[in-house]
Amino acid sequence: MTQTIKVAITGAAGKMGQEAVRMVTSTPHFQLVAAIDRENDGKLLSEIEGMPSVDVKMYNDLHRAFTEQDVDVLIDLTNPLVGRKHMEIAFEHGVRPVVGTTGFNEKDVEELSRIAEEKNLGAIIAPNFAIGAILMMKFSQMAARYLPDVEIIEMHHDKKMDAPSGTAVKTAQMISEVREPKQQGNPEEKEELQGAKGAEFDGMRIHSVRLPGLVAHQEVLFGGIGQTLTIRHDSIDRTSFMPGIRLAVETVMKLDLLVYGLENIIE
Ligand SMILES: NC(=O)C1=CN([C@@H]2O[C@H](COP(=O)(O)OP(=O)(O)OC[C@H]3O[C@@H](n4cnc5c(N)ncnc54)[C@H](OP(=O)(O)O)[C@@H]3O)[C@@H](O)[C@H]2O)C=CC1
Ligand SMILES: O=C(O)C1=N[C@H](C(=O)O)C[C@H](O)C1
Repeated sequence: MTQTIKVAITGAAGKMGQEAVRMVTSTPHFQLVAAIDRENDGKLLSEIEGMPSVDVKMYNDLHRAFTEQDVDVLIDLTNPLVGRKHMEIAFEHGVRPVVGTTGFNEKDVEELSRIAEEKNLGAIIAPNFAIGAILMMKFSQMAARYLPDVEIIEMHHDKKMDAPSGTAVKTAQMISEVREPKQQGNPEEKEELQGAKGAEFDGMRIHSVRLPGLVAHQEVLFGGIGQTLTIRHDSIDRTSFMPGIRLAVETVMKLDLLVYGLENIIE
């Protein structure tokens, strides 16, 4: 028989959080036991417009949620300022975090990995939970072995707090693992308007576009002699991220260390 996994969600009232609430409450072997957001402390989820009619208690304090409820996994979908704190609180309470929040730097990931190891607790941080985005990153890594001149263009809705996106950074990191070190473009080029060339990552460039109407999109452009290659992924709806989050919640229960990137659990 499949074990029921008890889940809490931070950022439950946000765009991703609401989608995650729907996913968790409609997954038979998951049980939503707490929803955390700053506004609705003490209410039930069923009292909030647009939320499923489940009697799950809402909290504005994660420590209190973990003290009152028995929680196996925390799904964090907040922002980089509080996401790390939420992970630390989860570790303190012996809860395994599954984190979609982006904006963590390499030092954050290293330090959080150390805590997970000390506590012997599984954790997953995935900058993108959509399978198509994982394939885009993997195909880009494959292409970069042969075409080392790369520009990444990520495009998101205009409410996004971090730039570049977590996906763009992860893509650049994965490409860097295989790409011959190279400073792209003309070494004598002058940037006449600051920022025109985008952000620099190991000699590659990342450009962030923010517009209403967009959800989450990325193109990875490769240039070679007499040819270009474009690899593109579009999330046109936030449901695209939910199968990946579901898989991460199931997988984190079997881990005793931190895994960074969904590609490392879908092999
Ligand atoms: N890994 C992936 O596949 C994906 C990751 N993301 C990432 O998920 C995160 C959330 O995105 P999105 O849902 O669009 O953002 P929203 O702004 O819609 O939601 C953010 C949530 O975080 C909560 N929050 C903000 N500050 C605090 C705080 N100080 N304490 C507690 N909660 C807080 C907000 O709560 P309140 O209502 O109280 O303000 C809100 O519910 C982002 O980092 C985004 O990049 C997004 C899509 C996919
Ligand atoms: O904020 C978003 O919306 C998204 N954030 C993630 C990121 O920064 O890469 C994942 C996806 O692109 C949507």
